[in-house]
Amino acid sequence: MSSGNNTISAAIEAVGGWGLRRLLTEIHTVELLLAAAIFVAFHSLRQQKTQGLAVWPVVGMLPSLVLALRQDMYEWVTEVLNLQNGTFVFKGPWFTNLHCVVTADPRNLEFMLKTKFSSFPKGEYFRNTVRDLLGDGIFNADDETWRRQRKAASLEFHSAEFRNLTAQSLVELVHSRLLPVLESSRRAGETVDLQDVLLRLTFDNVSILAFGADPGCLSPGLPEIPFARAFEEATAATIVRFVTPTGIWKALRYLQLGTERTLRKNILGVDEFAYKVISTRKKELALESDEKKAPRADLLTIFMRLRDDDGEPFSDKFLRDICVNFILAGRDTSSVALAWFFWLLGRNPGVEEKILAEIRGIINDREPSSSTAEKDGSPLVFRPEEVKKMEYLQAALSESLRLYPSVPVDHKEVVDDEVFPDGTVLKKGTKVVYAIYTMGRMESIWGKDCREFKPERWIRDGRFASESAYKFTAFNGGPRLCLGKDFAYYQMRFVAASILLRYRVHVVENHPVEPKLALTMFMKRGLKVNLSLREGHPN
Ligand code: HEM
Repeated sequence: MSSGNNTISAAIEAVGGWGLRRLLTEIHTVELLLAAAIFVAFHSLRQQKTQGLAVWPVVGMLPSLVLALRQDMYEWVTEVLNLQNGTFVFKGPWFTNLHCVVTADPRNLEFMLKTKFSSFPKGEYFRNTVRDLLGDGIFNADDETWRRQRKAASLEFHSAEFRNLTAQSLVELVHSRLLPVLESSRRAGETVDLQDVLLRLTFDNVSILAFGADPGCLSPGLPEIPFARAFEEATAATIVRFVTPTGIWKALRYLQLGTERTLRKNILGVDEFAYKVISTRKKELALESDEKKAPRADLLTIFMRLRDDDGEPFSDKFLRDICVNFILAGRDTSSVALAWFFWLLGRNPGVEEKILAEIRGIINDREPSSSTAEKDGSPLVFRPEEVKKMEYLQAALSESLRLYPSVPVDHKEVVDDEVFPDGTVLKKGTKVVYAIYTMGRMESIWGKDCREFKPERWIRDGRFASESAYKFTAFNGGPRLCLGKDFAYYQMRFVAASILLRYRVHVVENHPVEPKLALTMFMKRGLKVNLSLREGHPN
């Protein structure tokens, strides 16, 4: 019996000892894991000081990015860049394409956009991601394909015919469409989304310049236009690709699922419009005799008359790409800029007064004989030479673009190993993001008052003075400077002056205004306004 008891206690001891040992081992393991976790967390968080953000094993800086999505992303980037003296390296999760260098340093911008221009193309990654929508158009092209289009389009943009077309189309769109739409909402006492109205205006305008065809988005009742809708949805679906691992969106495209299905459907919608216009134009041009050249100055007609390197006409697909790219470039950039401008004016009535004083002064300078057509009842239309004189308005628009650039971030991909002037080492293939929004809000660039809306900072000796394109990057810089810059300023001045002279724009109280996270800086919920007639307004 006793030997049996001994055996049991020996067994219990053996089991208990083993259990104890196991327990001790487990406690050790837990302790070790805990210690390792604390060390990793501590180390990751400590890196925040040197690298701007915590760097976690495997996922890199992704957690900080995900948390930032819940706040104003642009402000978050600005904060990090300010802490890091203008440049930081974003370390994405392993095996993803999220690694990049983010910079807001004007020296780096000049190096990338001008000095070493050919080392910093748009790159394979960008081209492959947007190719389905943009094809080989200027926005998506590098090297020779880009150079050829840039040269031809540049000649066109500076031609007298094109300038006439832009001026005429604006007069027509503003006086026959924009002002009547605004007037009818004023009369009805209705709130209007000014951003939406302006988007419609610039969509019609750029379609006229690119295709020589007016889709009619800005019409009474603000109708939905299939081409415009397809274009918008196709752009939105393309943007989704940038935040989806390449393998996944390619699989979805192959299987025709989700956003890839939406993209295909909407690209077909865009193509339907484009190819119809191309074939109609071809027929029209074929009917014209050689002596009586068509007076058309739209891009489509210009490129139809050109020949490629082999002396052949451009293919329909290439013509489609050219036009679609111009629409993308000029469709919403100036309208969102105007929306932010009107919002800023609402908060800075002193600036609005100065703009009005300038425009009224310009009208008063008209020859008495030609002083407005008001006497015979026709509307007051600004003339090109008057629009050019609106220098304070130009300063206010530039100031608005400094704070709310239509393209808030842009990117390049480096093709050789390079070193930025600030010492950042770039390995071949690195993606570089330049934070245009941040650049407008850096004390090191604009001084202590960088967050204030002060058009005066653009005025020297009473005249508008432009800034270096590497400091004020809203229109990009170097050889890829925005081709539509002069036109955009003209368009914005014409539209802003025509509205301000007639209406007071009241932003609806408590209407939430914040930027949307997109390639263009839309206001997330539009700009809801009410209009009232300005005292002494003309027709
Ligand atoms: C406020 C208005 C505008 C702003 C802020 C703006 C800004 C920009 C920016 C930042 C780029 C460089 C994009 C890149 O390469 O990634 C660009 C390029 C371009 N913009 Fe604009 N843009 C405006 C209006 C327009 C308009 C109205 C047009 C045409 C009618 C236009 C035509 C172009 C073209 C064709 C390019 C490509 C140039 C090239 O790659 O060589 N832009 N613009």
